[in-house]
This record gives sequence, structure tokens and C-alpha cells, in this order.
Amino acid sequence: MKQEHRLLVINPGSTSTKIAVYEGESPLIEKKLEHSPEELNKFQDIIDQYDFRKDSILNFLDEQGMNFNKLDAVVARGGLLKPISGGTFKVNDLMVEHLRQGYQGEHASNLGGIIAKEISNQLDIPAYIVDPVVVDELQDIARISGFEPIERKSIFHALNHKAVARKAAAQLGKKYEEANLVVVHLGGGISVGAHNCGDVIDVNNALDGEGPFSPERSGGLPNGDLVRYIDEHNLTWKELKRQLVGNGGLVSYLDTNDGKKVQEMIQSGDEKAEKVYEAMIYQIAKEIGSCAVVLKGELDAIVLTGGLAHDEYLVSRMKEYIKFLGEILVFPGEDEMQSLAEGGLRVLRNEETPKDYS
Ligand SMILES: Nc1ncnc2c1ncn2[C@@H]1O[C@H](COP(=O)(O)OP(=O)(O)OP(=O)(O)O)[C@@H](O)[C@H]1O
Ligand SMILES: CCCC(=O)O
Repeated sequence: MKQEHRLLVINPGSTSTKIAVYEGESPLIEKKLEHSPEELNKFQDIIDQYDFRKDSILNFLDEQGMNFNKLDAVVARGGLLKPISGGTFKVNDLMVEHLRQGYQGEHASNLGGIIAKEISNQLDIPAYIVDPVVVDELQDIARISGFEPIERKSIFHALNHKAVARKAAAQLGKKYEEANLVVVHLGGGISVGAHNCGDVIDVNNALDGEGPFSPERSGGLPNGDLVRYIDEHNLTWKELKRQLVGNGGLVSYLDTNDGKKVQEMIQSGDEKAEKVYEAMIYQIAKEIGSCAVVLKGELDAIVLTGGLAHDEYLVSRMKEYIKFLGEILVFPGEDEMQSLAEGGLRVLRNEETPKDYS
């Protein structure tokens, strides 16, 4: 009988590192290693977490009695590289260099490709990344910001967007390449993308202050007031990022990034929590409306996904705003580990040629 390919899958997120071992499409081991703020705050920059994250992964796999020699590849979630098209990329030295330097900035997923490459080098097997956060399929007009020195960028939860969009299209009896969808990833960050026949032609840069606020991100802010705030507080770029990206949004107003906690606050009559949560839903709904306009109203469905899509209160409040736009499909949570494994398998099975990062 033909042996299925075995893959190690690594997905470093802002507060956790998800690990899995797949045999074909089936997970043999799955683990989410949670990292407390106390653990992570010890590190100045995300890249400084490299040894800590790698050791956490290797220690866990050792505890599981993992036989590394049976692996065929390591697949990881990739980070803030140069803008690239979607698909599976082989991790090469240039990619590792760009992930280390944070070519387009800092993000936990920068660590994915670097750790994957190191483990794969030791085992003499390939390392891949799939649909990294810099997948760029923007239509040209969407690149224009309104101020010439600054161009809009595509930075979003591409892996989950693409995976869920394919599922939604299948549910609608269409190929992804034939469907028009507005996909809404509701995680620690929130990205809302207009998917036009297989390409994400416009999306808010979820990491860099575009679009709605989210559990951890401020989203777009009034420019003038932001500049005054930086000036008054004498902030460096790094200090500002720390406030707006990790400590913006719900964290800034309610001191938590946890949607379930916010729900508890609302249920116990906390009026501020209710108002702020409603404002987040309102901003997301506005962004969905923008994407519906980008698609000129010709959309097959709006697709809600990510952790917050588990929250029935949020989903029903959201529907009040957007139901006039058409069908709404909900895929709570994310399927990133499975999507990473599938991206690696397509290459190992010679169904797809891995792309070269150059
Ligand atoms: N049942 C639920 N009710 C309300 N909120 C929930 C529920 N389950 C998860 N969440 C919230 O979803 C958010 C996290 O979503 P998710 O796990 O998709 O994000 P992440 O992976 O941490 O970050 P990102 O997706 O931005 O990379 C948190 O605010 C979490 O509390
Ligand atoms: C995936 C990039 C956007 C974010 O982390 O919010």
C-alpha cells in the first residue's frame, strides 16, 4: 500500500504557536501552545522569540515521542515578505533573510518559515510556506491611497480567507475561480476582502491601520488626531505600533482581547462593553459594504469566519446591518492547519509546482 506523506505543520500566532503532524489529510497530532503575555513580553521584538518558539515546538514533539525521520516536509504559515501571489512557496535563503529582517514589518508568522527551514535543514527535507499574509492580488486602482508617496498594501489573513472562500464556493455549487465573495476574517485582527473570481482584489491592511478595529488592532484612525497624539506623547514608530497593533481595539477600551469575556461583560450589564462591541460590529459592517461596492453589488455571498464568528450575538447583530446585501455564510474558527497541510500535500503529490521566492 502506498505510504501517505507525513508533514510537520507550524503556525505561530500572536498569542500561540499551533503545531500539527499530518499523514495525508489526517492530523496525527494537534496542539495549540498558548503563550502568556508575561512569557512574550520578555522579548523586545518578535524575532527575539525565535529560540523560545522553536524550543517549545521541539520539546512538545519530543514529549510525544515524535520520530522526525518519518517526516517528508515541514510546512509553515509565512510572514511579512515581499508582496507575492497565492500558493505554496519553497522556503529558500532569501526568504529566511527577509523573514528575519521583517521585510514589511514584524508579525508572529515571520517565525514560521524560519523555524520550518531550520528543522527541515537538519532532516534534509523541504520546507514550504502557503498563502502568507502578504498575498497580493489587489486590482491596480485599489493601490492608490490618496497621497502619492504612500501606496496601499495587501496584508491580511490570506490563508484562512482562501481556504474558507473555497469551502463557501463549493457550498454554493461554484468553483472559487467563478465566485464573487466578501470574506470577513474575525480574529485578533480583522480583514475584510473582496474576492473576485479567485483574486482578492481589495482588502483592508489589517496590520497597518486600515478598516475596522478588532480585538487587538485599532483599525483606521483620524489622521490629524493620530499625528497630534504621536507628537504629544513623543512616540517612536515602534512604541506606536505596540499601542495600536497589540493593544488597540477592544484591548484599548475594555482591557481584554477575548470576545468571550466581552460577551460576559455585556451579559452582566456593562454598558461600555456593549457600546464598544457594537461599534466594532458597525465598523466591520461598513467595511463589508465597501467590499460589496468593489464587487459592484454582484456577490454570491458574504462569508464570516475566524474566532469571533463563534459568537452568535455578534453574528446576529452583524446580520442586521448586512442582510440586505444577500446570502450570509458562517464558518466559525479557522482551518489554517488543514490548509497548510493541504498546500504542502499538493506539492508533494506533484499536483502543484512550488513557487520560487526571488
Ligand atoms: N465562542 C466565542 N465567542 C466569542 N468570541 C470568541 C469565541 N471563540 C473565540 N472567540 C474570540 O475570537 C478571537 C480570536 O479569534 P482567532 O482565534 O481567529 O484569532 P487569532 O488566531 O488569535 O488571531 P488572527 O486570526 O488575527 O491571526 C478572540 O477575541 C477570541 O476570544
Ligand atoms: C494577518 C495580518 C493581519 C493581522 O495580523 O491582523
